[in-house]
Amino acid sequence: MPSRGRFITLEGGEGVGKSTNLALVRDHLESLGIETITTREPGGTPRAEAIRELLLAPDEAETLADDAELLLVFAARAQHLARRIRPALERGAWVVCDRFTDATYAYQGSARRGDRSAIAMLETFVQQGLQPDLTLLLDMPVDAARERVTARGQGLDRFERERAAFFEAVRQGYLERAAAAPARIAVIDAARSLTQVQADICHCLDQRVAAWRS
Ligand SMILES: Nc1ncnc2c1ncn2[C@@H]1O[C@H](COP(=O)(O)OP(=O)(O)O)[C@@H](O)[C@H]1O
Ligand SMILES: Cc1cn([C@H]2C[C@H](O)[C@@H](COP(=O)(O)OP(=O)(O)O)O2)c(=O)[nH]c1=O
Repeated sequence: MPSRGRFITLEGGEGVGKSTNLALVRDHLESLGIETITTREPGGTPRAEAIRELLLAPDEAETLADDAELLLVFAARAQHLARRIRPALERGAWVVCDRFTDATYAYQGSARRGDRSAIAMLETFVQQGLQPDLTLLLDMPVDAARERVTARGQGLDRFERERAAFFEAVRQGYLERAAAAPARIAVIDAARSLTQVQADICHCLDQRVAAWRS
């Protein structure tokens, strides 16, 4: 029976560099001899990706109710945990996920002003105690991250169409999560060059891997 794999998440607002650094984290872990898979939320399995489409489609004829948004996020997560994340962890692989439940607290909690006790209840029900072992929170000022999203040049999804105050609330929500869980959440200054950001991420990973192996 292999020992359970580790669960690492990448968090932060739009444009901070999560997708860019996901492959780096995987490659770095693989270079240490660790079998690693990458995935993302909302999504990560075909059915969970279908729920992602519902969440990201811009509001046109019908706006998405906040409670429905929260439940869809957790429905996608339940499927992702059952069919992809838990099976990988159980066979001993490490899982690196672009966003997880800290995003729900930041977006549906802080930015949408949702009921935190409802989020906590769903978290307990869906995760059954499973939490990330390490979260890399990529943090940078909202305006600069927004410029990166614009430069990326894709169409804007339902969240990316929100106003600056929404993204500011997301950022503060994440920083509050980090302050409350400093042992799990490492805050990385994502405003710097990619080389500097990646050096920090690798350093952080090396420290954690050494601690987990000792
Ligand atoms: N440290 C960095 N400095 C400058 N540009 C960056 C940096 N990190 C990522 N980018 C660029 O910013 C854009 C957004 O990055 P991305 O990884 O898609 O962010 P996210 O997944 O967090 O939304 C991409 O075009 C990416 O190439
Ligand atoms: C995981 C998760 C994502 N989201 C939102 C945040 C993102 O705007 C959106 C899609 O995530 P993502 O594709 O990671 O956005 P980006 O690459 O632009 O940073 O889903 C939530 O609102 N709650 C959640 O729990």
